[in-house]
Amino acid sequence: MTMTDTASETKPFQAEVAELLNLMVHSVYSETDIFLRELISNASDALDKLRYESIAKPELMEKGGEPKIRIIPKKAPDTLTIVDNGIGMDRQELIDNLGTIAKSGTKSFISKLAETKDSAGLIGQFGVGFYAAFMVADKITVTSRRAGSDDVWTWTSAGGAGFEIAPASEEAAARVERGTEIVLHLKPDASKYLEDWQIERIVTEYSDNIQFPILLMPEEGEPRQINSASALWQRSKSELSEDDYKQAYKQIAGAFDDPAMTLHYRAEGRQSYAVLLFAPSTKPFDLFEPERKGKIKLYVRRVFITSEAELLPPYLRFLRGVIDSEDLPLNLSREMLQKNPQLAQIRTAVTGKVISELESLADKKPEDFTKIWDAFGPVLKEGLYEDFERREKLLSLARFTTTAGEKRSLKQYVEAMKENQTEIYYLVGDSLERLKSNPKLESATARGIEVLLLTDPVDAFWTSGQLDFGGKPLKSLSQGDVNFDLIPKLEQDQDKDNKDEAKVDEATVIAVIKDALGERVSDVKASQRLTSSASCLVAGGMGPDRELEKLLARANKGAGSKPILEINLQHPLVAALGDTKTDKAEAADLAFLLLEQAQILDGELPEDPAAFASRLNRLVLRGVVAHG
Ligand SMILES: Nc1ncnc2c1ncn2[C@@H]1O[C@H](COP(=O)(O)OP(=O)(O)OP(=O)(O)O)[C@@H](O)[C@H]1O
Repeated sequence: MTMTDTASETKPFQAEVAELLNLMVHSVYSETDIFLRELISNASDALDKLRYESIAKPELMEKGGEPKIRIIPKKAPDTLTIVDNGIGMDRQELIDNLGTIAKSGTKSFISKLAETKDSAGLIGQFGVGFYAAFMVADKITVTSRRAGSDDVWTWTSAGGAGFEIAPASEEAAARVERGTEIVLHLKPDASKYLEDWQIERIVTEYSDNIQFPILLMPEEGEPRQINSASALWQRSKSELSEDDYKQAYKQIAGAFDDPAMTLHYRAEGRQSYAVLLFAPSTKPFDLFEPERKGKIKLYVRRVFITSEAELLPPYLRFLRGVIDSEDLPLNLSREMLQKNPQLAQIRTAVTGKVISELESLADKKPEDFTKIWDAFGPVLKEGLYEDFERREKLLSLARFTTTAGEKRSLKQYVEAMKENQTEIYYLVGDSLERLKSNPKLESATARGIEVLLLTDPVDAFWTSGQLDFGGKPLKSLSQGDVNFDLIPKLEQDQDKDNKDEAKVDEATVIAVIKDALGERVSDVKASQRLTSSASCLVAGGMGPDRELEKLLARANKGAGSKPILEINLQHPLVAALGDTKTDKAEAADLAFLLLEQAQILDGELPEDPAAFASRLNRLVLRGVVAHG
């Protein structure tokens, strides 16, 4: 051992941890109970890890007894001790694991925590885990021995700025044969956690499904097991109540909400495995982390193997739960997981089952399905371009805000289609308000044609494939030509039409605009989309949609192909362009105005805002003078 390996040292917490502890200590959380759940959950993870590592190294199990978790309350001094004989931590692991938070998104989480009232909910989503203990303790001593090691280390902290790490005393080292002992020196107002019944209450509520025995070691009387320690997913559905499932969800997922969907079944046949999956009813904070990793836990014959097996495709990453296989080898290395053909088969089968469960939920319990769609719709939509095979099914699950209402399915859309309407129309944009006022909707609205209004970032991507639903192609109102000739306008709009009819020479107007705008647009066309606005911009028929173009251009990934300017021949501004009395300079100003207006309506800035302003001023002044 080197000097640093034996000396005791004081180390600072990572800045985020210090900030988090400060919040924990000084805020009044109503849900302090969760500290025990977090510590038991860590102990259970440590026992899982030991069980997994001991498959390859059985000697790790030699010292330290059968896997279990003990809870030891002691009055005078007020300490609550949680002990596990799991994998344990060496010196470096104590420093790394209990001094930092490795998770991404920590900073933003902490600032959210500082603002919100529902801190317990957030803590659950983020899993501040171990640090939750500082809600009830003013000092914590952790003594740990990594399984199979001779070294035992003690980590001590009173919160604040840092912690101390030192070799364990002889007495402590003798006590901890394997695993971790956590001694909480309780704050005066937390002494209720020394009552046996309180401990039992919390364990029953939060940790009953922990697979290892949890023993309460009362100051008086015999130790007793206070959880049922069964793998719930192995039990039959008929034995289990809704509450059992809710509790299992909270414990497995470390969640506070109730599940919006529960899927529990056993597959038999070529392979047998048990599946217990839950869809949360609220969105976790890290749903859109770039890793897009799932968290389903893989067990093999009740032994936890990993939560990194990616047992579901990324677009189902919001599901939580367990898959427990009877057939996979126990010594399946984590590296082999991606290549294992049996696992691939499980993946496909379970994915199919999840989708059909979502379908039946949408059918039988639409309110529950809506909760899932509201929270995870944007994630499920990723499947529309990633899972070709299930695209049609996912499309029928999708719910949309449209010009006709909210939560509309494509089935409803198709049923409400106008006579002679052959396509499903949509418009992609940043916000609903802006989409609703987008001129590209005008002609469709005048005909009572429903349009999907798509505002999730993912919408620009999945719509870029050639999609159809029930044989009806999806068509962007911001791309290519639209033809509404066969669909009559609603009555009130027909009147307007006749009144405003202006006689304009299409070819002349288009030539004037093309001449003025030159390379700025790829083409100028008479529009079928507009009724009251003067102009709009659309993408060509072949390339990507305008919105995708914009996204790609922002990420510097697209060539940013030139848009087509569509003009409304019935608009007076356009008519003015065809008027022989309009001089060339004025016509150029008007042509630019048509382009720049359309850009602004799409949420963009004109290329040269200063030139735009002076052009506009010139036109206004001319109008004022002419009328003055
Ligand atoms: N009893 C324990 N035995 C072994 N390692 C532990 C124990 N408690 C904590 N650890 C280690 O400390 C790490 C940090 O624990 P913490 O509870 O803060 O977060 P976590 O468990 O990783 O995350 P989450 O709480 O979201 O599950 C754990 O990942 C684990 O490696």
